[in-house]
Amino acid sequence: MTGETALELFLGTLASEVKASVEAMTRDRIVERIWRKDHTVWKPEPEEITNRLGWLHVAEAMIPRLPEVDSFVEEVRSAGLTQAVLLGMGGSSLAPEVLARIFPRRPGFLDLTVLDTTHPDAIARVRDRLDLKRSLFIVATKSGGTVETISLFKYFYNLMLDVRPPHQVGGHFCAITDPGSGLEERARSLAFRKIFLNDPEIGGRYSALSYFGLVPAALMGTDIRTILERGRRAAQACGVASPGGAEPNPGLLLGSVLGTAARAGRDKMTLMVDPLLANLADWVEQLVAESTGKEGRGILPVAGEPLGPPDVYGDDRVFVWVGAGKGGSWQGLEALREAGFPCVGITVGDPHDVGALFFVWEFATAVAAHLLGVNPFDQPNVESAKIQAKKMLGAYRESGTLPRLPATAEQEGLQVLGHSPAATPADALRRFVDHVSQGGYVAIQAYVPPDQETDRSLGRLQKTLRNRTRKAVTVGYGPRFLHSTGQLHKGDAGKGSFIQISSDISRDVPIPDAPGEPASSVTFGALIAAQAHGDREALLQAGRPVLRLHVTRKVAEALDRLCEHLD
Ligand SMILES: O=P(O)(O)OC[C@H]1O[C@H](O)[C@H](O)[C@@H](O)[C@@H]1O
Repeated sequence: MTGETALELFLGTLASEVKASVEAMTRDRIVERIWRKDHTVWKPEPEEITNRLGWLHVAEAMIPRLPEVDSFVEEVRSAGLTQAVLLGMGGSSLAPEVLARIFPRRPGFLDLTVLDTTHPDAIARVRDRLDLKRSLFIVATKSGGTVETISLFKYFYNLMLDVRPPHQVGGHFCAITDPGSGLEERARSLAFRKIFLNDPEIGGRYSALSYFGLVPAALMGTDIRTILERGRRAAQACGVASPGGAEPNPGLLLGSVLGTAARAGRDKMTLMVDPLLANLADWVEQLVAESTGKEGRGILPVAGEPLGPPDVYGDDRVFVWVGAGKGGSWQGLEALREAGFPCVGITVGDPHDVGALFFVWEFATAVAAHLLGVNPFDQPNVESAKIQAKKMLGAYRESGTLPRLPATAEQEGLQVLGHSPAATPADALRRFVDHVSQGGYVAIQAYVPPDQETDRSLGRLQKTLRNRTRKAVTVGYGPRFLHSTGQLHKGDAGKGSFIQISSDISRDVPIPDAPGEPASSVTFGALIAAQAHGDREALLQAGRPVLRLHVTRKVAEALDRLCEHLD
């Protein structure tokens, strides 16, 4: 079973509504119209729709380009480069990260690190691990102007100047970007080893099967031909107009369930992914949240929440399990099914079918967006946080300071910043989450260095809050989530309550004003602080409640202590 995506549906009370949605879409020839690139499937105007549908044919279109990717990989290997660092955010980094975690590096190929944070401690950690003379930096940005990506590029470019003469530095860089972007121009003038120009009609979160996903994977020796082929077959399956029968259309069915469930108030898509498919949930989260979370609507993907008994869930949930291979796919979900929760199981043959899953989820998201009446290809609310952060950085450049909220309660390395009547952080958190109303959710936004220990402690906090509130609780690292769930946080119906967690910086890192120039007027520490403040402002302006916590010691330890107080 390769390239085939099998769906099992247990819809409970949603069954008749899903059936009605599918019938309406069959009558309105939605599948055919998506393939014809008919923008009226989503909106009366074509802007940011007709020029965003290149992903429909990308699996096919990339096949003749694979020799170009192969020869680049060979060239890099012969140059003796052994480590690759991908600098990118959101749609430009999540698919490579999923592929890097699913497929181990093949001997003789490059070791890939994905850097999608501005936390100075995390950047310093990656820098300390690198043998710069053997490193390749992949600057991946569709727009060519994303502040995190460009700042990281400038930083590593200048580091390379310490170990290589200027005319050799470009040989340690490659770019993946749209034709005509600022990055293309810069990459040419700095003589990058290679510039991959992507199809500009593919948006970031739909770019997994384009150069953005494939080039970094190929550098690790991953079999990208098989992945693409599985994607191509999934695209064929999603071309079938009728949803049922001998050849069901998996994208149409999945999208029908998600869109219909959200319309019926079950807008928390709780996602469980087979460990064989690693962190695929992070990619799905960006795709679904950024595509549907706008105009007061949206589907909240809930990833990483440990499965609990039925009584910890409200009636706003739908569950999706994604598995590879046989066995175990419904473990733990039976109780939920019996309790009447709608559940969808998606099974593929083996991990290379991640290529098929990329396509099926993209198609399903486009279908769900049709049912919700939103444009799945724009991100109208992402800009608000960027504007606020820019404003703060502008002020910082002039005054040398950023706004800092006063600490109003403190215990065991954790502070509450800003007004709060609570005596301790645990108390403040309890008061905050106990106010979340029916149908609401809690989003933990952690502007801290990502690592396994912190993942574990954030997961513990997520579970503790979910069990206490019976509400959906999500976790995202900042600023990465700003390019993912950040759209939905500000664009949905205002259902979220936000817990921002920042941490002290042990060693700050300068951002050069320009590549090759020693001058630096801003550090990564100032950037991440401005991003957190900026998003807080944007959330408050959109009427969302925000609680701000700050860790002054080891993040995992402080969060563990907090959980003990909450238990
Ligand atoms: O690839 P880039 O242009 O750098 O964009 C990176 C990301 O940033 C933006 O904020 C968008 O919200 C994302 O959809 C996008 O994937």
